[in-house]
Order: sequence, then structure tokens, then C-alpha cells
Amino acid sequence: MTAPAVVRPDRDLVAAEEAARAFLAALGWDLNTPSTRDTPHRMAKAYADLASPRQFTPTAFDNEEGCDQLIVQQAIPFASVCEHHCLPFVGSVDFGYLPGSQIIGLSKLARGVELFARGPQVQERLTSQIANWLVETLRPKGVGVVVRAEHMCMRLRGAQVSGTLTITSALRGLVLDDPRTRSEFYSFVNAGAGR
Ligand SMILES: Nc1nc2c(ncn2[C@@H]2O[C@H](COP(=O)(O)OP(=O)(O)OP(=O)(O)O)[C@@H](O)[C@H]2O)c(=O)[nH]1
Ligand SMILES: [Zn+2]
Repeated sequence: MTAPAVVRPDRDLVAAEEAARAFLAALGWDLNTPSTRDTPHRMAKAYADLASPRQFTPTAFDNEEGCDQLIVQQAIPFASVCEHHCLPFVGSVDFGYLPGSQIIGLSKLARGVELFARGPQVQERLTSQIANWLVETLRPKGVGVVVRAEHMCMRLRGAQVSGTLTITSALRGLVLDDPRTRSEFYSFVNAGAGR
């Protein structure tokens, strides 16, 4: 299992802190108060955290029960960073897959979301990376991923719209090609919408 290409292993927290200090000073911040003295350090660490997914093993099991129905997990929360403005976008992921010879440990779906969310992203790429990862890891008969997110770069600045959700999807295999499976996937996803 490979880490997403967006995560840079060569990060330099000392250089990031110095750059944060120069950046905030250039914007007129007073970095000499007791409260802001350590802000460049905190800022460097905070952004590094946002680009640091926890690694894990995507444990899979033989599909001994011969499960041939969709396995769905709803509302996996995530936080990512818009690569255009370096501001967060936050939301949730709904997953569904039609198993082949293997099923995946349920917690690994949430961990897989984090793996791709923690780094500079656009929502469309995040969505398809999650779907492709499940296809490569599990070789299921089909996969569906729906991502709902609010982008802080739209909420806090620019367009300044609050509560707008962007919805993206990536369907693979039978979830894409078989109308009955696709419709069943969306009925699960829509049943959880608005929660
Ligand atoms: N497709 C896509 N666009 C995104 C995503 N995150 C942010 N953007 C958009 O990236 C675009 C960047 O456009 P620019 O015109 O270069 O930036 P800007 O002048 O700051 O634009 P405004 O946000 O409209 O003020 C904006 O429209 C953002 O809403 C994303 O995940 N997917
Ligand atoms: Zn943005």
C-alpha cells in the first residue's frame, strides 16, 4: 500500500516555522506578545499535522460467507486542505463496495479516507483516489464513493457563502455499470443524506 503522492516525506519543520514567522510578519502580525510568540511554531506544526496521515495496514479477510451484497459505510468524517488557498475543507464520505473474494476490516475504510484527505487536495481528486485505493486494495466487484464537503475558502473569503455543500462521486465496476447496483448504492447514500 502506498502513501498518496501529495504527502511530502522531505518536510522541514524548522524551515516551515521560519517561513510562517516571515509570512505572518509580512501580514502585519505582532509576534512578540505572550500569546503569539509561539504562533509560527504552532502554525508549522498544525499544517504539518494536516498533511500527515497515519499509516496502517488495510487488513482484509476472505469472504467466507460469500457476501454478494453491497457493504456500505456512511458519514466517515474528514478534514482536508484545499490546495488552491491552503484553507480546510471538511465533510464526510459515504462508501459502498460489492465484495469479491475478500472483505476489508471496517475501520480501514475510515483510515483510507484519512490517508488521502491529509494533504493538499481538490475534492474531485480525493474522491477518485479513495475509490481507486479500494479497487487496488480489495479487487471488489464494484465501488462507490460519495464525498460531501464545505470549503472554507468559499465560506470565509471569496464567494463568502456558508453551508454550501459540494458533492462529488466516483463509481467503479458494477456500481457504475449495473443499474440495479448503482441505484441500490444511491438509495443507501441518500437515506443517510442530511444527517
Ligand atoms: N474544482 C475544485 N475547485 C476548488 C476546490 N477547492 C477550491 N476550489 C476553487 O479553486 C478556484 C481557484 O480560483 P481562482 O480564481 O484562481 O482563485 P480566487 O481568485 O481566490 O477565487 P475565489 O475563491 O472565487 O475568490 C476557486 O473557484 C475555488 O472555489 C476543489 O476541491 N475542487
Ligand atoms: Zn480553496
